[in-house]
Amino acid sequence: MEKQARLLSSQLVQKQRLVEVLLNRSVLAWKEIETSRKRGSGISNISETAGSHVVQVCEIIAVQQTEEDKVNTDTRGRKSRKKAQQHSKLHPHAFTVSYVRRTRQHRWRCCDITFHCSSQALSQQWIQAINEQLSLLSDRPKSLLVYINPYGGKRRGKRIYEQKVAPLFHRASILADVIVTERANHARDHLKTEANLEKYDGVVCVGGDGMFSEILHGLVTRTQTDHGVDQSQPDADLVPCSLRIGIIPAGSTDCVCFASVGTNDPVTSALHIIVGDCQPMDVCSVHNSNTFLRYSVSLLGYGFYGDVLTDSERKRWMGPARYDLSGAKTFLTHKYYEGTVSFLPAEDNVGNPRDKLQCRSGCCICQYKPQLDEKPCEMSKEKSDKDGSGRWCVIRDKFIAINAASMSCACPRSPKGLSPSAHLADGTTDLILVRKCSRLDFFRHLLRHTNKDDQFDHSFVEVHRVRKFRFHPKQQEAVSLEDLSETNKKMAFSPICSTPPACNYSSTHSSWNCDGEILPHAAIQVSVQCQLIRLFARGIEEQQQSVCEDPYTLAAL
Ligand SMILES: Nc1ncnc2c1ncn2[C@@H]1O[C@H](COP(=O)(O)OP(=O)(O)OP(=O)(O)O)[C@@H](O)[C@H]1O
Ligand SMILES: CCCCCCCCCCCCC/C=C/[C@@H](O)[C@H](CO)NC(=O)CCCCC
Ligand SMILES: [Ca+2]
Repeated sequence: MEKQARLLSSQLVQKQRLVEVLLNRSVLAWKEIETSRKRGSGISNISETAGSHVVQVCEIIAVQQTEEDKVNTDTRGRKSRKKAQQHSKLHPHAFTVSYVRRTRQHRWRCCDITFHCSSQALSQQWIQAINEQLSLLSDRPKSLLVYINPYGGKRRGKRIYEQKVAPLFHRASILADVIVTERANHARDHLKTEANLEKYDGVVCVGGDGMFSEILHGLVTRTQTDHGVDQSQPDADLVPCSLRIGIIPAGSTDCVCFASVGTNDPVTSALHIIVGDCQPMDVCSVHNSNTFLRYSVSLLGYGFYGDVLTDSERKRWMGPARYDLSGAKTFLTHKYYEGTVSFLPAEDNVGNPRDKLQCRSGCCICQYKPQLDEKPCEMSKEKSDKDGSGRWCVIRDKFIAINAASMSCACPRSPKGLSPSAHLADGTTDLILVRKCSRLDFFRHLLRHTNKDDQFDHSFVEVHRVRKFRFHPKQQEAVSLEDLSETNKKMAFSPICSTPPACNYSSTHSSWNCDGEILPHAAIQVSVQCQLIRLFARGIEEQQQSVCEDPYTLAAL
């Protein structure tokens, strides 16, 4: 630990116990004085550590004078209340520090601790010293523009914001202008043209992935317009957005939040916004020839996930359960689609989708930025195409699913995601090709989205880490696996769909599921724009190591 000058240290009272409290530039630490005396009498240093606490200054939410009536109700029970009253006579002034406490599964909570002081002057000195340190944290937002989708997920967005988020923003002295959307694309259009963005340090969306996508489109388009960049050109150099985006999860999948924070919990997300976290993120631009279609940050899925989405849009009234029903229905129909996938592989030094280097807070793969003169690796001759570049790979086949995961796509339904080792900000997307296979094999593959087994370890699945890709569907009549008698015989799991008429189709084309929105074109070209946006997040934190040494002593040294 780097040695820091002590800014303030005093003996104060906390819950009837005398504690030594110290503040330096990086931590606020306190330790029971009685406990340290017991130590000399032979009590193990585990209780010594148990009585010793450290909070990083960057994880303090706020400090404030404790209201007088709360000073005397700091404890429960008659005995302790009596003792507390004695203490509060001697220490009638108090201040309360609110800080981040980590709980299970990457959740954060806001915790309060009250210190009692012998004089008003001492209490004020502490409040001022802590506030001075907080004011040096320049990454923290002071003013936010908040959009709430009142109809996302289980329609709880407004309540979640009012009950769980607004009180925390208020405590952290963050000013928030709130817009409750009145129609789809309200937030996107407002950001594109109307919003006075100079007033704000960030934009917050309360909703699901669809709502996040609106904010993404509004902000990216506005940034390009302000800088005179034409986003309809597939090779345009897009300008990164300066405002960070916060996501308060209130949707059905909340995959962007889950994959960048590790949980879909509104309080955790609010705290990441307050402490001013910053997580850069890749954005895929999707074009059809020179027509801009959409941006994507999580899943671009053709075939299975496109069909699930198309079916589920008709069942929006069901809320999050629509995906389960449409997922089961699409699985039973078991369609495949013919087409050509071309892709530009990424260099070897960004890892590969089958390694175990998962993207975590401070990820080293995402730190790496390719140099301008660095070219993606050469592919084998027989795989390379004939378009002159020699680096594009071309695969023409029948696919049940084509999925491009620009991040892991972890979500409550799939805790490790569609590509567990995909990275948030490495400038690549993991292209997963699921070729025509039996229904049983596809079931096995899908099942692995929900457990720890390797979903790429199947002969009919291949995965590539790519910087760009294209897809062209084959133009022909509809094909159902059940229509092909030869395939039918080979199928090991046909009883689930034993009625052939249910398996006839009128279309050879699926649709692209672009972060939960349906794309109108099957033929697309996709290019990953490295770190085009930034979130109020820090990536998924590794589980914390237990500290063996006394943290107070470490801070005081
Ligand atoms: N006021 C509104 N009325 C109707 N639709 C809206 C409104 N505001 C936003 N929308 C649209 O609602 C759609 C779904 O919203 P959202 O993403 O918040 O929830 P979800 O679809 O349940 O969750 P997920 O996208 O995580 O599956 C979005 O595409 C968004 O454009
Ligand atoms: C037989 C057991 C089968 C179990 C299969 C479960 C697999 C679940 C994988 C979920 C992957 C979600 C990827 C994220 C996509 C989001 O951009 C998008 C917008 O929210 N969500 C969906 O399209 C919603 C897609 C929901 C699909 C079910
Ligand atoms: Ca990526």
